[in-house]
Amino acid sequence: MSEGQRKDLISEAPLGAGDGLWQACMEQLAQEMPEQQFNTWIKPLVAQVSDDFSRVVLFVANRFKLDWIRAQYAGRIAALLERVYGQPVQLELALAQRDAPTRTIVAPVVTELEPPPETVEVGEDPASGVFKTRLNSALTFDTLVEGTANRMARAAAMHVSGTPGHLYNPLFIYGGVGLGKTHLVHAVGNKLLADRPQSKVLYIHAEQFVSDVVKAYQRKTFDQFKERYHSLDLLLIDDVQFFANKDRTQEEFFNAFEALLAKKSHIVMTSDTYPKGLADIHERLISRFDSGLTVAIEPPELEMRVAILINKARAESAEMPEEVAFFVAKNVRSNVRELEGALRKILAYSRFNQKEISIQLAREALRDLLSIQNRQISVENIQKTVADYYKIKVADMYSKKRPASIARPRQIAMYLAKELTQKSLPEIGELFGGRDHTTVLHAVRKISSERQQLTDLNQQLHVLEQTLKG
Ligand SMILES: Nc1ncnc2c1ncn2[C@@H]1O[C@H](COP(=O)(O)OP(=O)(O)OP(=O)(O)O)[C@@H](O)[C@H]1O
Repeated sequence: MSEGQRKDLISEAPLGAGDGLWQACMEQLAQEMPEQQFNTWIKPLVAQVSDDFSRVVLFVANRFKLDWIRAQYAGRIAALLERVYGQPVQLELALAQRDAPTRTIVAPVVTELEPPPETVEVGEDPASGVFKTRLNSALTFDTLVEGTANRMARAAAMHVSGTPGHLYNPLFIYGGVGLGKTHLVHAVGNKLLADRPQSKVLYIHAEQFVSDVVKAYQRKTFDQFKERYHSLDLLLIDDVQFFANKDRTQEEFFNAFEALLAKKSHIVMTSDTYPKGLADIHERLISRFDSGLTVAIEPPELEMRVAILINKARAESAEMPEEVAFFVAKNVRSNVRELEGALRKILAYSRFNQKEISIQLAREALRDLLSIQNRQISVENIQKTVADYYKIKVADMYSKKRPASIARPRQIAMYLAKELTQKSLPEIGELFGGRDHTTVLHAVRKISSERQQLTDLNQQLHVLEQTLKG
């Protein structure tokens, strides 16, 4: 935020202006964090900002969440508040109780990352004995806009949710990032549960499955593990490309797969590529993945992007005029997640400045994004800038050398190439000395996840991004 905007915030909107400060932070965090993390941890926070903006209290639903947010996000939020406001801001976390909230002063310490308890237990909730589905009830067929890009996948998913265990088993959905695969599998689970509440449905990310296998192995609890997974009516498993090179996991998944199919339970899987394109996964699994129905989700076409924007704005109780939606949809083409990011920026900008949504406002709100497109940052430019910054040779960007002092800047350059250009993963791989797209994908995921945890890296990436954007 510019100095001018900060002053506007303070002078023009004394009542509730603190909302603007928090809103601006949220918007920034939404851009920087994986969406699921943002939705789980940041979005539900309620902020109370003191009149002079020197203190911000964030109210958190329970003690567990409070501890987790303090450990993982508080330092980052405090730094961001300070950056947005331009002066130090004291951040406090408090339990959201109606009477006398328990307040704790936040020490901005980032501790070693361990999975929050919420994502550790699978299946049964030990406290209540209730079966946990891990479904996000907001991700339904109703909220999933249909278009040419997802018509077939959506129809197949609908069919499965209506009559599971019959046709299209397993259903294998693949496509690029942010195209709605996760949304679609949750929709299948939610619909089945709405129709047949007794069904045992589980949504799980492949990485979580891996960690469940590891835990069962360490604790010698394979019987329980099997009992849980093999008793499901519907298993929804996201991003199975993460099984690559995990032999033990692949074996256990194979067993679960066979057991579930034998009892006519349904399996729906997602991946970033079609089964035969999966690297380092056993052939017998790949052939099984492909034995039901395999469908792709493509990037959304213009009309679909427009519809998504209008729908999502409405869900946020905002009206986005069609001409504005067209303007945004024409400029943000890659995937739905980016479309959502653009929408969030526009809504925040409109609320923050108390202005109606118009093309002019969208242009201002998306200034950075549009200027990136106009300036057409090239992969070559990224490679040169990153090589200069880390003091390595540009040629090392294409070389096969592997020492960390070279491999890491190369991964950072790949990440920036994905973030700042419209190039596809294979195209980027080609420009980095003919590397495979999975190598690029690995680099992008690695850097993007480490960026959430390592302040230094985040800082370096900011500098590089600013340099490249000019
Ligand atoms: N057709 C659609 N209609 C409405 N919202 C959509 C649609 N497609 C995707 N979205 C939304 O876009 C966001 C990204 O989608 P989702 O997380 O399902 O993508 P994904 O394909 O699983 O991506 P990744 O591989 O990165 O996990 C979600 O908020 C989702 O609700």
